[in-house]
Amino acid sequence: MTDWTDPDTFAQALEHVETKEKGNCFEDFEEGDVIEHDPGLTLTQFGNEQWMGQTLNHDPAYWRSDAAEARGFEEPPVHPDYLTAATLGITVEDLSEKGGYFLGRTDVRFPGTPVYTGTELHVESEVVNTATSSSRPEYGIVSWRTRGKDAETGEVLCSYERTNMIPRRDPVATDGSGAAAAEEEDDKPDLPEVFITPDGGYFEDFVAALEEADSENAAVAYRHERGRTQDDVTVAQLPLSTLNTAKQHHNVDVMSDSPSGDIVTYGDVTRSTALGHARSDEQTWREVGFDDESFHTFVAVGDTVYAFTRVLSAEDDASSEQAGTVTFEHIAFNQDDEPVYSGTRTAEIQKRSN
Ligand SMILES: CC(C)(COP(=O)(O)OP(=O)(O)OC[C@H]1O[C@@H](n2cnc3c(N)ncnc32)[C@H](O)[C@@H]1OP(=O)(O)O)[C@@H](O)C(=O)NCCC(=O)NCCSC(=O)C[C@](C)(O)C(=O)O
Repeated sequence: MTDWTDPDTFAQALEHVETKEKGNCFEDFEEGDVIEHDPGLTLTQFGNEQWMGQTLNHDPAYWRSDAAEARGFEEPPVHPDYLTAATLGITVEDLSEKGGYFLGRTDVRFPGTPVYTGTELHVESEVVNTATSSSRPEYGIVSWRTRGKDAETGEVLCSYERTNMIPRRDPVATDGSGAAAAEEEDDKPDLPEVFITPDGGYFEDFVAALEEADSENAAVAYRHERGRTQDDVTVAQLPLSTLNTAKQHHNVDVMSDSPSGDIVTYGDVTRSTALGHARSDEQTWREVGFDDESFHTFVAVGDTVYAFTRVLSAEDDASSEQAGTVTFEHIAFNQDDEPVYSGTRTAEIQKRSN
């Protein structure tokens, strides 16, 4: 009788059987397709606190009831970064489990916030664009508009547009124009002479720093001291806790043969960690939204995520008189000073007068 567990026999069996595949290839997506994602998630206090704790998002309003009340919340709410990561995590099985790199995201908004723990999330996505990659024949580029809804009321809690590289079933010929165009780019740096750091983290501090920068060849730009070295918890555990099944984060065997050679940090962990560093140096009131987010290179176990902030504008038009609106560009970078993430963020920042 054949012993299927004999190593030689088993190796032959593995060679002959088909693999029941997971996920979709580029060819499976057509513009206009709407995908209802089957996985759902209850946004629990444990999930929320685990995400915030590990990414250094320690704003007391998300941890303590008295601090939450002082900020106009009924109780400590679900953090917008966890809500965003959970909304995206649920979509991975259908959209990007095949192994595409998360390139970027824009128009991240929270129409239904604040959201409280116990809310069940139901997520759907629409294919908004499919494109050939001119530099990588084995991939296409797909963008989806995703909406995370309260499963009970249907209210949209988080929405965004995300873009990934997605493996093709059949590679196509490319003209290489992307790489050629990149080489032609004039990349001479054009940095200002003076870099100004706000005196504090209140709205008035950002206004004052921008006024100072306006009078000379200067920018309001500074780095944050904290760093967070990536470990098994941030790389594998946090994405799995959002039901993100991308092999990039938990299958060392497959990833050893990929460009990174190793499992990599979920893009939402990288950006949330950098944002946590930035928020620790400001008095956040509410998160408004995120745009033009890009992931420039991989972050892996052992890499350390730091943050750099540029203040772009400050307007006295927030939803509450106790705050003003500030727009930032945040850049996450690693121990070799390489940018790994960048994006703009609009947030309401508390006024000192309160
Ligand atoms: C992917 C790598 C290797 C390509 O690096 P490269 O130097 O070869 O390429 P590039 O020139 O920067 O870009 C390649 C192509 O992508 C396009 N592109 C680039 N950015 C955008 C964007 N925002 N929107 C639209 N298109 C974009 C770009 O225009 C270009 O098009 P082309 O082939 O036609 O010339 C490199 O950029 C890299 O390593 N990036 C980091 C990726 C990463 O680590 N992402 C986060 C972790 S993966 C993840 O979280 C997974 C997730 C969430 O679980 C899940 O989706 O399932």
